[in-house]
Amino acid sequence: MVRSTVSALHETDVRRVATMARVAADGEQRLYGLRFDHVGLLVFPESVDAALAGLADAGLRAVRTLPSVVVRDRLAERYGLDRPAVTIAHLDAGEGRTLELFLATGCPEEVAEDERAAERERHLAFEAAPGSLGVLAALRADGLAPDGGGFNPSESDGGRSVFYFRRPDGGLADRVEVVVPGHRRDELAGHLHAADPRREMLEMLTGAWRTQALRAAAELGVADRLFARDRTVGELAAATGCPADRLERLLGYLARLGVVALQGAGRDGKVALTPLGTTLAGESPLSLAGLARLYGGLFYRSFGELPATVAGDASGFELAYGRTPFAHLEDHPADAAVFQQAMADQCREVFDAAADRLDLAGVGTVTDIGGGTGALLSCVLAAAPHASGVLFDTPATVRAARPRLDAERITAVGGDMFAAVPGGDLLVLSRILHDWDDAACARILARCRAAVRPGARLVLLERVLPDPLAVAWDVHMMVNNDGGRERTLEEYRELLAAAGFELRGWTGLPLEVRMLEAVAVPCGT
Ligand SMILES: C[S@@+](CC[C@H](N)C(=O)[O-])C[C@H]1O[C@@H](n2cnc3c(N)ncnc32)[C@H](O)[C@@H]1O
Repeated sequence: MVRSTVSALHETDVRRVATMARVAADGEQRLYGLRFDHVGLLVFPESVDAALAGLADAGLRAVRTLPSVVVRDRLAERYGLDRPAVTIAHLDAGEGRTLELFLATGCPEEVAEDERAAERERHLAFEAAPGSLGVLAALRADGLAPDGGGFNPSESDGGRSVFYFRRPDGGLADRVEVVVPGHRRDELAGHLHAADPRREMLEMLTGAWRTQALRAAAELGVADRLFARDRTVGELAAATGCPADRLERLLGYLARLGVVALQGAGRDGKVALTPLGTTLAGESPLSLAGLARLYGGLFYRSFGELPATVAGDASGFELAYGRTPFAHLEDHPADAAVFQQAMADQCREVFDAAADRLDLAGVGTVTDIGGGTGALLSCVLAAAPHASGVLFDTPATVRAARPRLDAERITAVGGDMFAAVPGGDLLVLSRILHDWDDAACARILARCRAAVRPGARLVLLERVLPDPLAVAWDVHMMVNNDGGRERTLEEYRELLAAAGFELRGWTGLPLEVRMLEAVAVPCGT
């Protein structure tokens, strides 16, 4: 805890340090699969020693200090200063986390005030493995703007390269730093000149190549083989049945994307999965392998119809396959299996968090409408040992799900949610309403309301506009489901109210999913 007794620091800086020390100790931040390293902040004390002594008294002990290069040069350039004195202090923020303070002394007060207001140097730092710098391109493709960087030879053994990015509306995390051991001259040159719009557009235009490279890594078993252990290119070629030279070229691209780390060349080159890459392995608890196959397969073709979808009124899926997705899945069990796997994969941690945050006291029956494999229902029931569950979905989906359900606790019911749905104390609709237009949603919600008594609860799991992922998924829904769309909270509130449910509140879940909680009100109120 930083107390205002750190008199060697400006009172605003004391507050800023306290806030960022909490962010550092929390350590919850995520950036792809990179390891959270530290939180950085620029402050303007009168003297470094006095500030460090005061911070130590307040519980933030300096573990080490070193001279700054990158921030010093940025300040010099920004304000025309002659090499200002900037010391880096790594403070122990508790829980094994580090708060990295840049202590600038001797700067004019206007500079200090301007920097405190603009927070140009505050950042959350993540460590990348030497072979996984493809993450830089991925961040740029995600819309994060390069914001400088450099090499500090005094950092750890052999120095570290740092790459800064800004993201709009990131709050306290609006600036991120990727740190990597060693001097990465080429990547730094690319990063510092990444403002070239044609280069940036090329990165974006090749997004489809990335999708297919990731799909290939999942579908050919590359990620699965590497999840078990690191291998040479030759071993991986033998295990996957791919010619080594072709596989090596794919691996080169995957290394650029930050999915694998490569050491050496040819058949003897060593390949390892990066933390990001492990999400493509089927056995990883964080696996998105099903999603890689779905977005690179079934939905890849429908996305190819995006121009026609936007210009016309049919969904890309129907243009590509001639049928609605759910009709197609009913007749194509292999596609349905990939689809359901992708749904379950994407939501493992979301479902756990939802079950964790739901108040399940007094709930006897939980009914999951359009519950797919039953993954969410199983999580909810695990958190409510007293409750039983009903999994409701299309007859074919329920047939496929049944063998893996706990038959003692879950009744699986096949049917059509537009005709009738089973009741319960708690109804769950996870990623259902975004598949349909308002009229269809009204019909589904009316069936739900007809199935329950006043006071029963209904929970929606959806992404909500204008959250960043929801904006992308809104286009995805337009392409793949005729009438499918993401909605704002207000739009959900109105849909629910028209059907006799009152939205009571919402909770944020991982991956920008939100859990909206509503209660059935007496009809006619
Ligand atoms: C996007 S998936 C969501 C699955 C699951 N709730 C989840 O969040 O992972 C939509 C689900 O709605 C089901 N579904 C589509 N049309 C249906 C209908 N008319 N009646 C019942 N279920 C339906 C599909 O089979 C699929 O499982």
